[in-house]
This record gives sequence, structure tokens and C-alpha cells, in this order.
Amino acid sequence: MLIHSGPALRALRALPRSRSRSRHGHVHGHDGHGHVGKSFSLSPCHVHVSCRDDDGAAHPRPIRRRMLSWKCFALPGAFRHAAQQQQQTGRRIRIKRRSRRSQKTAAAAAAAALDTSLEPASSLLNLPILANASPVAVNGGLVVATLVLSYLWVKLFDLLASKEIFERNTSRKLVHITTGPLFLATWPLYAKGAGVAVASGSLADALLHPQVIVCLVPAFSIIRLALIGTGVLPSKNTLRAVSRSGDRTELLRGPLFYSVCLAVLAGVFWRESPTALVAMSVLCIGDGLADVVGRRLGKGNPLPFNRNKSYAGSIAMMLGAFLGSLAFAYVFVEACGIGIWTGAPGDGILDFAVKSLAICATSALVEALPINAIIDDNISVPVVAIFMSRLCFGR
Ligand SMILES: C/C(=C\COP(=O)(O)O)CCC[C@H](C)CCC[C@H](C)CCCC(C)C
Ligand SMILES: Nc1ccn([C@@H]2O[C@H](COP(=O)(O)OP(=O)(O)O)[C@@H](O)[C@H]2O)c(=O)n1
Repeated sequence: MLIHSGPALRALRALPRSRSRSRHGHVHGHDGHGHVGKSFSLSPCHVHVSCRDDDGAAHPRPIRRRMLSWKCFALPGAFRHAAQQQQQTGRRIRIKRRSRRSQKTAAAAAAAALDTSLEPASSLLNLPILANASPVAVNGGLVVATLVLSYLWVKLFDLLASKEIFERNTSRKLVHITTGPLFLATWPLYAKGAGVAVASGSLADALLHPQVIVCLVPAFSIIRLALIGTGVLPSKNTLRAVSRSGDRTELLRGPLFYSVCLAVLAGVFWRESPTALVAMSVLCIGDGLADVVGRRLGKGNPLPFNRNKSYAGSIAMMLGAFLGSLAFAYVFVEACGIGIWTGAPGDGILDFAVKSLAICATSALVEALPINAIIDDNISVPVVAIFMSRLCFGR
């Protein structure tokens, strides 16, 4: 398959030399039929990628050149999905024709599809020191490191508040603003090599998939919050850092819902999905900033339909979430080689920005409604953001 430009080219370029050998290389993967390798050669204007078995024999069901003509008629999202399915199952998948696309557009969509089958450039497996490590061990180690960091992070903010460097509420909101993005920042580090053969139907493979393994981090937080919230586990640090009043049952609401949302975003959407990035940004950065900015600058500008909230808070939420989502997406695509957008017309940074702004504005509006007594904004805000993102991005 010839790819003229786009994320796959960048992803391949970003592979360390030991893996890509700059112009020719071999990337290992696993599909529904067993272990396969991808050979590629890189030239200034195109990448040639073919599927072969590890022993060098042509893969029985290679990606066909004919796919290039399919994608001319496919929306990039539909094509990406079909290409993945075709790659995994070997079955030819037909896509309903929706709109005419150029060959180049289609090639860029194919590039994104291929991206998802390659190890992200940012995967820890690409570190020379871990080059021979098992992907499962790398992912497991990353989960443990994230849990330790998460514990220390919350403890740090408790300490900063105890030393009166931050006021208690500000410290709690800084935990709210930072923990989700820090968790998100670990996603590109996970090795894809583990458990990618979910299509083979093996439960062990499915459980080893990085998208499942990463959920252990919020799952651990959920269990911990539930134990502290019900009084089974004493933890003064966490209680002081994430509750308003020190009442332990508070942990069973906002902080617990927040952790559940992180689990849903990772487990359902994962790193190739713009929905995960935008919803994470709205829930963590946007909702957190609304409070921090609103309390300081919102006194004289209450909202007409909710006098407890302000224009300052809602505008800060919209802009903070929007800029956060742009930053996440840009880093994921440019530094990590993850295909959030394909670069094709209708699927680039500009389209992402327009859609993200619409999603952030709607979420800020919902956050401002006087419905907090009925539904916690750690539920209403991400649910609306996810719904809007699915509507706008379709994935
Ligand atoms: C204070 C929090 C929510 C309360 O919201 P609100 O009621 O004020 O609207 C956030 C609670 C965060 C939670 C205790 C920790 C979550 C950890 C996360 C799953 C993993 C983070 C890992 C990272 C590396 C720090
Ligand atoms: N859109 C918003 C949201 C919050 N805020 C300010 O932040 C405070 C706390 O907001 P909130 O009740 O939504 O707080 P949480 O439930 O998110 O902790 C409000 O009392 C306002 O002073 C604002 O001014 N504008």
C-alpha cells in the first residue's frame, strides 16, 4: 500500500533507529490469525507497507491495493474502521458510499488505520533499555508507577494546603485539574504489543490489552475511595485533599464519579479517540477552572439563569477545556504518532478545533445550569461532552 503523507509517515519516521533503520524496517504485530510482521520502506515521498508472516512468507490476507479505491468513497472514520477490520479478520469489508474523496484523502485515512496497528512512537517499548522487555511487563510496570505517582500527587497537594501554600479549596481543585491530564499523559506510553489479538477471541489476550490494563489505575482509585468513603480504610491525607468539609462520605460522590469517568474514557474510547481527549479536558481542566476562576473573577458577573455561577467561570471552563483538548491532541498526534486526525480534508487540526470548541461550549452551558442538586457535575458534564463528541467525531 502506498501512503503519500500523513500520520503513518510521521509515526514511522518517529520510530527509533533500532526499529526503523531509517529507511527499511520491520514492525511486529499480532492480528486475529497469529503473529504478523509489517515491513516498510520509507522514502521522502511515500511509505510502502506490506503484511507478511514473520517467516517472510506473504501474509495470506495482505492489505490490498484495491483498498485505495474503496477509500475514495469512504468517510475517513468508516474507512479506518474497515481497514482495521480487514486487517484483523482478512475478510473484505464493504463501505457504504457517502462522499467522493480524492486518492490522497483516502491514502491519509489508510495511514491513520495503519498507525493504529503500529507501536506508538511514544511507547516505552521503544526505549533502548526496554527493547527486549515483554510488553505485558512494561504495561504492568507503568500501571504500578502511575498508582504510586497518583498517591504521591494527592499527598503533595495535601501537604501544600497544610503549609498554606494553597487554600484548601484551590488545592482540591488543582487535584481535580491535574490528575486526569496526568493519567492521560501516560496513555501513549503503553505498549501495543500486549494483547492486541483480541479478535482471536482469547480472554487472556483481551485482558492483556493496554486499554484494559490502563483501567486498573482508575479502578484502584475507585476501590480506594469507596473504602475510605465507607470508613473501612483510614486516610487523612486523601480525605483532606479531595473533600470539601472533611466528611468521608463526600468521597463517594464527586471524586468517585470523577474516577469512574476516567475509567470509562480509557476503557471505552482509549487513545485513538478524540472523544476521550475532549471529554477528559472538559471534565478535568474545564470544570476545575470554572471554580478556580469563577470564585476569583465571578463576583460581579453572575449568569442570568444561575446566580451562583458566573460568566467568568463559564468562559474559563470553555476556553480552558478547549485549549487543553487542542494541546492533548497536538501532542498525541505530533509527538506520539497516534492518529487522532488523519490530515485528510475534513479530518485535520482545524476540524478538530471547531468541533472541540462546540463541545466545550455546550459542556460549559450544562455545567452552568442550576441542576447540581439533581445530578453531580462530574457526571452531567462528561456525559454531555461524550455525547457531543460522538455526534461530532463519530468515534
Ligand atoms: C477532587 C476531585 C474530584 C471532586 O470533584 P468536585 O466534587 O470538586 O467537582 C478529583 C479526585 C481525584 C482522585 C482522588 C484521584 C484520581 C486518580 C486517577 C484515577 C489517576 C491519576 C494518576 C496520575 C498519574 C496522578
Ligand atoms: N460556571 C461557574 C462555575 C463555578 N463558579 C464558581 O465556583 C463555585 C463552585 O462551583 P460549583 O458549585 O460548581 O463547584 P463544584 O461542585 O464543581 O465543586 C461557585 O459557587 C462559583 O463561585 C462560577 O463562578 N462559574
